[in-house]
Amino acid sequence: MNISVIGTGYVGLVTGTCLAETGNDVLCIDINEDKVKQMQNGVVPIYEPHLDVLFDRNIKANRLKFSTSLQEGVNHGDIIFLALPTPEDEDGSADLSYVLGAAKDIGQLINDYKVIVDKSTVPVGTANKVTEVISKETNVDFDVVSNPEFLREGFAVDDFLKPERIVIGLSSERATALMQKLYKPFVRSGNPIIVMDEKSAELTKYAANSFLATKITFMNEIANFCEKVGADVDKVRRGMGTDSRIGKRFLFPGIGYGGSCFPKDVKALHKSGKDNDYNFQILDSVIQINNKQKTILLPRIESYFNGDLKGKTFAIWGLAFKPETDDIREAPSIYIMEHLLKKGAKLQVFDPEAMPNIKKRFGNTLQYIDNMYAATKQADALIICTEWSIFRTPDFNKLKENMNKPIIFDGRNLYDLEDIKNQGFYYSSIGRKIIG
Ligand SMILES: NC(=O)C1=CN([C@@H]2O[C@H](COP(=O)(O)OP(=O)(O)OC[C@H]3O[C@@H](n4cnc5c(N)ncnc54)[C@H](O)[C@@H]3O)[C@@H](O)[C@H]2O)C=CC1
Ligand SMILES: O=C(O)[C@H]1O[C@H](OP(=O)(O)OP(=O)(O)OC[C@H]2O[C@@H](n3ccc(=O)[nH]c3=O)[C@H](O)[C@@H]2O)[C@H](O)[C@@H](O)[C@@H]1O
Repeated sequence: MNISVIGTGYVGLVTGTCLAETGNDVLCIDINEDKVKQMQNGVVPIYEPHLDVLFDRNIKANRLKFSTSLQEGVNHGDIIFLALPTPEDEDGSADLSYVLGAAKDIGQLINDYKVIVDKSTVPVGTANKVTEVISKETNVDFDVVSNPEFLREGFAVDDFLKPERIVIGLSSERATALMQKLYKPFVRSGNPIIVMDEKSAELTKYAANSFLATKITFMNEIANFCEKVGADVDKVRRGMGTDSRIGKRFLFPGIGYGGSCFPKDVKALHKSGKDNDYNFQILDSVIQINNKQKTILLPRIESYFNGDLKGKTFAIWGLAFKPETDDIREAPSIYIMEHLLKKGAKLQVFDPEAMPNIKKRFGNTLQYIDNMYAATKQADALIICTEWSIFRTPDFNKLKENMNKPIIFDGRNLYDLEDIKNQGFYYSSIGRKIIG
């Protein structure tokens, strides 16, 4: 099939590449000329594991192409995916200007039947809005489909190729047949394509993300309570997670959820509630607790250094909002670093992939070090913000040699308490007793 994807970010580029991988002829459109040039030159503009292999293969097979021209995109695709940003607006709602703007432009450009697919995360009722906007511009027949995406950054290719489910919201038989045909290769394992109405599909996405954010937040509260009563959250987590009704995943406490989606999606669902005369009390709490959790290490660090951080040197390991991505949107590291800089601290930072993005935001206020050990030289403490695998089994002797004092504030509970005690570190983590 001929497919167009409008917007080539984490979702659009993965969608386009994976759809090319199953034999479709895909044209990806982006407004960003530099990005399109990069892709036309065979360069993947984001860090996403395993994407490069598929990207190369499908470009070489002539199944994956790039352009800045929306007209070309509209001419090319029988199905046109909108994988555009839906960032948080000032009032917490999802900003639909990208999606509705593209819909209007598409309405002016179509001249035969198209299926327009909302892949972006959009509030209930958006498929109707997209339909209205396009209808104002054209008399040509078209259908709008809501097809939310559930991929995770860092695992995006695998999640797209082997989805646990595909959700499709639509009301047209013609579009249903096309969407079923497109996704058939991805559900060979027996995982379902769940077909429903547009509004239910739109809400499914927000419900899933908000539920996961709530699950994490609940564990963060349990962790905070563990510290008050001397329990160990790792043990509690294992004890709870083995109940299959609860499940082992997404129970890891830490310095809050970040990323381009959970924070904005929880707020957008909360705002949708308000707009529809419904008060999502649980989401109100989740938002507030998570805001606090992002900076939960700061009072501990300040108190350890008697409130005086001026001139202190901190090594920061992990800047991305989670491992295996270069994405720093709403990363807890940002909040921690901004505060420490304000207090006059010097920061030596390291991340395997996210340093260029952090540099765009922080400029020369940070010392960017391209080696995790070098970042700890003469540091008064090490602060861990992201659980990259390479941080899990460091050479503790090297750390002790490098650092002024062996002190670790760990926002991701990477180390075993007994091990770290034997190594002679002062160690403060989340929901466990302080060592040292
Ligand atoms: N990042 C993720 O893991 C996931 C994101 N989503 C949702 O998917 C949507 C897209 O998210 P991301 O891919 O992360 O966004 P992104 O910010 O990484 O990429 C968006 C792309 O759209 C391009 N763009 C903006 N305006 C355009 C226009 N008028 N025409 C053509 N291109 C345009 C930008 O240049 C950029 O390349 C959002 O609604 C997000 O909530 C859903 C599931 C997972
Ligand atoms: O809509 C989206 O954009 C995507 O949002 C999340 O994916 P992602 O943001 O890539 O990353 P996650 O692995 O879900 O992690 C999100 C945040 O929660 C935190 N987290 C996750 C799990 C956990 O147990 N504890 C925890 O603190 C992570 O550190 C990270 O900051 C969802 O998992 C995807 O299904 C969804 O498609």
